[in-house]
Amino acid sequence: MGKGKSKVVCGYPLSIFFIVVNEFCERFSYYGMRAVLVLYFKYFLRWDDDLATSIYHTFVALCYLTPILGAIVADSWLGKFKTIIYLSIVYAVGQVAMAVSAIHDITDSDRDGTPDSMTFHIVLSMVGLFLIALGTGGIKPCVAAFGGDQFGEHQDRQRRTFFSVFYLCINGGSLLSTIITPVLRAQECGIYSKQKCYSLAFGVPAALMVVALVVFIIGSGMYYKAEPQGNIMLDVCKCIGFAIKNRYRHRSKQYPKRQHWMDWAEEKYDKLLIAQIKMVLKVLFLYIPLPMFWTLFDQKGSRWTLQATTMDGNFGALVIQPDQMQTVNPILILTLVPIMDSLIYPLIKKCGLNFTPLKRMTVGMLLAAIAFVCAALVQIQIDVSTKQLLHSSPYILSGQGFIYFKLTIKGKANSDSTTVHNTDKATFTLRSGSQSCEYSTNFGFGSSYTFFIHSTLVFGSNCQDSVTAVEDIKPNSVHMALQIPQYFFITAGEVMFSVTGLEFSYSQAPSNMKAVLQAGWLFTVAIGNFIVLIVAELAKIPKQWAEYVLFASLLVAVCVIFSIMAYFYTYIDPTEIEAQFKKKINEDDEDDKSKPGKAEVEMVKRDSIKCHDEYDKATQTKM
Ligand SMILES: CC(C)C[C@H](NC(=O)CN)C(=O)O
Repeated sequence: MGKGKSKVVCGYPLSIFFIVVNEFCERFSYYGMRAVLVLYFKYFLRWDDDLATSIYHTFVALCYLTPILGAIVADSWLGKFKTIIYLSIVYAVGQVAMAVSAIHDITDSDRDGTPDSMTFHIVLSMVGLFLIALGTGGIKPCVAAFGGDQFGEHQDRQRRTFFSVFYLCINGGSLLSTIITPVLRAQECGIYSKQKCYSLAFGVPAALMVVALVVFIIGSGMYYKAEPQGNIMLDVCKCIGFAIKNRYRHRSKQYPKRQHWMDWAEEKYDKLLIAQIKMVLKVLFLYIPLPMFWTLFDQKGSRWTLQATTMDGNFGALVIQPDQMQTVNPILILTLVPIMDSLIYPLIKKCGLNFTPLKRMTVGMLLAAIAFVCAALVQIQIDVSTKQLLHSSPYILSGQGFIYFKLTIKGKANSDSTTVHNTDKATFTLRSGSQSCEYSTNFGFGSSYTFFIHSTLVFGSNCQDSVTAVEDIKPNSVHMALQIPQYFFITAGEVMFSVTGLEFSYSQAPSNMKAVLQAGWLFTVAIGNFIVLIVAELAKIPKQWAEYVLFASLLVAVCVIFSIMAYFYTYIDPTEIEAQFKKKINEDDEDDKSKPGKAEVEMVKRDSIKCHDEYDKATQTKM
């Protein structure tokens, strides 16, 4: 049985249907908007690459810092349900602000197609992004934990499946939106003049966020809504502070040692709270090495995409753009999660191996390191095969009766006048006054040519013989398909690390701190992103393949540390521990009533021994 008033369908509370649909729409909204954001900065707000990149990363980092805020509000004040509703409204307003900020006609009073007051668009979009970061980050730890709350104590298996399905929905939403919003952006729209339609590319995610909110509200009557339990974060901080102070005060040898430094808070704080803090601290300690995984993982969107720009994206009928390679990740997630859940994990279990969550996460880290070794191998191949500048054509041929122009064939989404975006035959028209002629040639992906037009050119229908094409940079010969192995390994790593970590964070958290631990988990993503910025700034390794190897080595080192920490971790059942504590506290209350006047110091000592026994009993299983 689930915990809410929800019907049970195939062993699952019906209420979780609304939660997973909500997550699907929300992730569609988030990833759809994010997919076109850098291009919006660059081509609509007219920012340079550096500014666009920094603001983009600051926004992403903010999205993973705000979960802490959302978790505090949910756990200590509003509860998860209300927090999700209120912050979803903030989120939807932010998305609408983004869509409005991208309507060029609003300030285009001279109707020339460009906004007249860029300040208006910049301010509105920054406000929009701030609200989105607050909304998406704020609800993130609440939605997963709220979903987990819907399951009863004996529904561990169903809850695990829920977290897998939840992850599938994240990636289903992300896959669809990263395909759709770039297409919407490429459309032309406008009232007075037609421009690239960023407003539509932001408008559809805004609409999906409204749908997410409506779906969540429809399920309202079915949810189990755990009550918030006071300002838990403040209590936690005060309790830890008191334990440290009390320990310091009693540092002399005449005072007997206590089993755990948190036990020094026993004089003032509830034993249940102390036990809960111990549980959280144990998990948070284990989180310390985790950001390194995200450091590698999030380079899909940066380094790997840049690597793809130097590769051949011609898949026959389909020419793949470098940024489109990122869709391989959600595609593989949608394939791998069911395979892992229904085939690989049961098979490992059948072989008698206990593949615990922490072991899965360790393997996930190793797979991510392997992905970076693959990326390094691909990079070496690219370096060997390409980009020898054959010669500098203008230098060699200048002053010999030619005029020339240079042409670069890129794999990018936007063009200047001398950039061609595919590998098809291109035709140029050469004009002089009313005379013209045509020249056609084939191009390779990523190549660069200089065209020399003979001064003896005679205009006619064809000027093929009067133009000489010189290849300055060879076409990219290493195919983008070679990136698939690295995507495969990083995604397999993600399934083992991230899907497992999400469930682990929920299952090991005390009932009143579930959202806090989800936020702690997401905080590791934010730190991972900061590490990318720091390493990229500091290391400045000239060879890209060497940087990949450095990151792989760092992750392997961190992975060894993590596996040692994980070996000493004992799994707990927070519900059982809490129940035992509550029972014991009730018994003690009864005891106190019947034996008044008992020395308080003795009581504290005895209670402490009992509590330790119960805590120890409940923490048996190792890594
Ligand atoms: C980084 C997030 C914790 C995980 C997740 N992303 C993906 O699943 C991408 N494959 C998300 O919640 O967006």
